[in-house]
Amino acid sequence: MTQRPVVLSVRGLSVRFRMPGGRRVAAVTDAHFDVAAGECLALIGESGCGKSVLASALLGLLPANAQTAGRARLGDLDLLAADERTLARTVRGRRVGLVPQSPAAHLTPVRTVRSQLAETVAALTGVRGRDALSAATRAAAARAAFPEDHLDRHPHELSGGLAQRAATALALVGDASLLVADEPTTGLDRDLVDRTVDELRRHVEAPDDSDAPGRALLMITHDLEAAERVADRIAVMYAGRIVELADAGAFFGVPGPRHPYSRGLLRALPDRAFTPIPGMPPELGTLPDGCAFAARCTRATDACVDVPPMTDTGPGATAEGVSQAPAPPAADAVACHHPHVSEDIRA
Ligand SMILES: Nc1ncnc2c1ncn2[C@@H]1O[C@H](COP(=O)(O)OP(=O)(O)OP(=O)(O)O)[C@@H](O)[C@H]1O
Ligand code: NI
Repeated sequence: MTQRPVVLSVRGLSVRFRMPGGRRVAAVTDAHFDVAAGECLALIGESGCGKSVLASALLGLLPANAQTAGRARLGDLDLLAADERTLARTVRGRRVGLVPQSPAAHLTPVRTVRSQLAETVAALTGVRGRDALSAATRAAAARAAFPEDHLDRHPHELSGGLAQRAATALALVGDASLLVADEPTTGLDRDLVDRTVDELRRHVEAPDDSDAPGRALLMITHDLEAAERVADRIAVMYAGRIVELADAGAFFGVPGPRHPYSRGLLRALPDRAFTPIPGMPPELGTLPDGCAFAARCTRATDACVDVPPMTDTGPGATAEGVSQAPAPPAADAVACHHPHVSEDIRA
């Protein structure tokens, strides 16, 4: 996995919102991760932990009161440093495709899905001529399982699930090297969830005839079943920080997650212990010092007054299961003073 060329490389990404009265919201703090060609990284975590803000930062779609730090390299381009003209002309849709979290809000209300899709196909592909464009538009809809007999509807005439599929179809048109899908399966029933995530997966696996290193998928989701189905790797976010990076097989199977929060997320699933994590995440405007999860964590000790560094848990780690994470970030890492180790598997 890690031998494949890196498509997206994020280092020290932080986002702060300046609020009235000088207050600051620490929406994303010091995120480090890579996504390789052919790979799907699923970003999971409770509502409000900063997932969508991270996605918006990558697309240059943050509001004016946001300040960013760090780097996010896509090939030769730093997405965080790019100016709006570059982002609008060469990045959004072409190099980075977005399936937005609120698709209805991103579709143009006064135009049919067919006309929006056709315009995008004409702008982003070489297809020309009425018949060819019409066929390519239908093919683009079919890729996201958007029904052909609904193409002439306006966004307000679509259910949430159909609007979602229209947005997915639009995001796939440009064959972008990075696809960012923010909750791409909200409002879909299980069968369509599977079809949608499989299509996103096919997109990153499809052969790429350009010189680019390949395609990668960053999928934000609440749906852990969908994450398990398509992700190669999992990133767990809590209170603005990525607290665990893990191979998806190890995360959902054996040895399971390392971070107590990640374990809590899995234990909350109906087909597992169905036991929610007690308490609530902290407000990102008033984060506690130290580990933000400590107040909810059964393993917390005095050590947790210090923010735990992201620490390598991969095959190269030491006998204790940990060693300081090198740069570039380890593929498997956890930010916890008391992570679960392999012996805790049945705990
Ligand atoms: N424009 C803004 N100004 C101030 N705070 C903001 C702004 N946009 C987002 N936030 C805050 O940033 C935090 C992270 O929000 P974000 O939308 O990224 O969460 P999320 O993990 O995507 O949640 P969900 O799963 O519900 O979509 C939230 O506390 C939110 O209130
Ligand atoms: Ni979100």
